[in-house]
Amino acid sequence: MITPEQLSAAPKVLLHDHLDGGLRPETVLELANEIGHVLPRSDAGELGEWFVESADSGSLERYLETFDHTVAVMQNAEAIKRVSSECVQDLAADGVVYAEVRYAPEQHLNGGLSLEGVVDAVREGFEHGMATAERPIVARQLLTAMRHKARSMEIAQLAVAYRDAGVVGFDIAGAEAGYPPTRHLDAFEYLQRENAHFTIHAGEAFGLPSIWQAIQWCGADRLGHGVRIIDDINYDPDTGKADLGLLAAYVRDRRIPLEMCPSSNLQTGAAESIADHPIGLLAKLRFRVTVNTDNRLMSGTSMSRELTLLAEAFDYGLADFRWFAINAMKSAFLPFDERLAIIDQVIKPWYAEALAEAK
Ligand SMILES: O=c1[nH]cnc2c1ncn2[C@H]1C[C@H](O)[C@@H](CO)O1
Ligand SMILES: [Zn+2]
Repeated sequence: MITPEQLSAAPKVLLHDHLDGGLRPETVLELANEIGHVLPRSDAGELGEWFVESADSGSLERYLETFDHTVAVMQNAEAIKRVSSECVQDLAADGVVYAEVRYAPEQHLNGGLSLEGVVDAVREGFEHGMATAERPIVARQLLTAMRHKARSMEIAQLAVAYRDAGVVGFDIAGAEAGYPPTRHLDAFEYLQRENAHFTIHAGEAFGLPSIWQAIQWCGADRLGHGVRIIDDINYDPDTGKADLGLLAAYVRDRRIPLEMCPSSNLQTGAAESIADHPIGLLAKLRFRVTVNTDNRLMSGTSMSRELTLLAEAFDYGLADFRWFAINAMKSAFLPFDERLAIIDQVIKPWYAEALAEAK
């Protein structure tokens, strides 16, 4: 069994992490005090617990209500820079070597910032975080549009405008039921014409139709969660035989990356337990599975913790963690040569040494 120290040292790749879902509880408290925002708890430890307990609701809609507080304290450039810098430092301290962190610029305009002002503040924060982190890390932005709102085209244009300035892609998030991805088809078609990359939260709180739309109508490069693809697979544990429906086969054949977030899925009711989480079967069937945190504050988690939970449930070891890290790096929206450099110069050498030592 891999030790916690080894797991923390192992190079990890994170593709699905929300900036407004990963604040330190102390930072939420301090920023709230500065602007007079009232929080449900006044002690950092208790506030951290409050976020996890409140997000533990069994419904995506109620889970999302906890973001009211984090978004409220991220309405000026200084606060956004601080949160962004701390995010990168925390990920690096956990051994993450490459991260794509997402947030919705349209949710940070209440203090008078423009959309560009928000992206610039995150960029400055990320650059500060990368320069001061205790271990080397590359961090990039994904710009999210909220699926129940109507600003996706504007946010897609923003992502394209900032493509050489730290933004590597686009996403839609928010409540899934009732807000299909095709509502934002114009934004996705625009991004395709611009040769830009995007992922879509799909197959989390809603099933196969959402995944099908995200891929076959919208052209998503990756799926945020995508856990419900399991509904298109007939698996017999006695014989080990799996029958894949046409959509599941397409996702696997085309190597469409699944950004899986185990703890988050337990909280929103998308999975019953880690042992029952579809990631076990999907990894066994060699889908392009990646492991992610989603919201570190709301799930009280980290990349190391997610991997530890999976190791306990599925008996994963170093070779599996290597596979997850390489899968994720191959699926990143970073240019190919930069992805390859991290795989060849950071991930493979570390695992080669660790696996040799483990023999
Ligand atoms: O897991 C999620 N599913 C759908 N939407 C989510 C999830 N986690 C966070 N969000 C929303 C809430 C945030 O305010 C927004 C942008 O990061 O994205
Ligand atoms: Zn998410």
